[in-house]
Amino acid sequence: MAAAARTVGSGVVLPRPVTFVTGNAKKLEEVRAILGQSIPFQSLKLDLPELQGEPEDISKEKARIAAKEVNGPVLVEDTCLCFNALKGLPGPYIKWFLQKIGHEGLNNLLLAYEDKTAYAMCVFSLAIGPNSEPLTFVGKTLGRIVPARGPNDFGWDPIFQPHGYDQTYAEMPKEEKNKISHRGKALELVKSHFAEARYTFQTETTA
Ligand SMILES: O=P(O)(O)OP(=O)(O)OP(=O)(O)OC[C@H]1O[C@@H](n2cnc3c(O)ncnc32)[C@H](O)[C@@H]1O
Ligand SMILES: [Mg+2]
Repeated sequence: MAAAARTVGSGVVLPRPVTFVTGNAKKLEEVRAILGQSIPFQSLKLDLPELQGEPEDISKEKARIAAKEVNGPVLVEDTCLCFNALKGLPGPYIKWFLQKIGHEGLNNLLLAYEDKTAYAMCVFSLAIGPNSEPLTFVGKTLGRIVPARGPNDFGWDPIFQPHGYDQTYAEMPKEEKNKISHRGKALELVKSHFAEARYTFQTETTA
C-alpha cells in the first residue's frame, strides 16, 4: 500500500515517523545526538548511490530514492567539503578523494595555493512520501584545511579547523562540534521546519 502523507486540519499526518537513511554510522551518531527527542525518527542503514551534480540536487535525489525504498517519509543528507582555492571541489566527491588520497593527499591538493580556506556543508532532504518533492535544509561551517590532528574516527574531521577555533573538528569534544558544525546548523533548520509544519503521525488506531 502506498504510504501517502495526508493533510488534516492545520497539520500534515505522516503514515509513520521519519526514517533517517544513511550508510554512515558516524553521521547517525551525530544526528541522534543533535536531534535528541526533538523529532521522532527511526534509522535505516542503506548505502544510497553516490550521485553526481550540484549538492542540493544530489541530496534531493537521494531522498527520492530513499523514499521509494522505505515507502514512507525519509530524511537523508549529503555532505560536501569544499576548498575555496579549488572553486568548491572536492565538494560532493570528498568521499572518494578521502578514500583514495587520505588526509595528507587532501592537504597536498592545496600545496600550490596560499588559500587553505574551506567550508563543510551538509544538505538534508526531507521527503514526506515516495511521490513528494523533497525539501532541503543547508548548513555550512567555514574553516581551513590543516595537517591532520586529533582522533581519526570520522572522515575528514582531523583536517578541518573551523574559523575561530584552534582545534580541528576531530580534537573538539563531540558536543562542541555538534553545536557549530555544518550538520548541527542544517538540523536546526530541520527542527524549525518540524515545529512549523506540526506533523503528526498516524497510529494503528487511526489507520
Ligand atoms: O550513506 P550516506 O549518508 O551517503 O553516507 P556517506 O558516508 O556515503 O556520506 P556522503 O555520501 O555524504 O559523503 C561524505 C563523505 O564525508 C565524510 N563526512 C561526512 N560528514 C562528516 C563530518 O561531519 N566530519 C568528517 N567527515 C564527514 C563521510 O565519511 C564521507 O566520506
Ligand atoms: Mg554517500
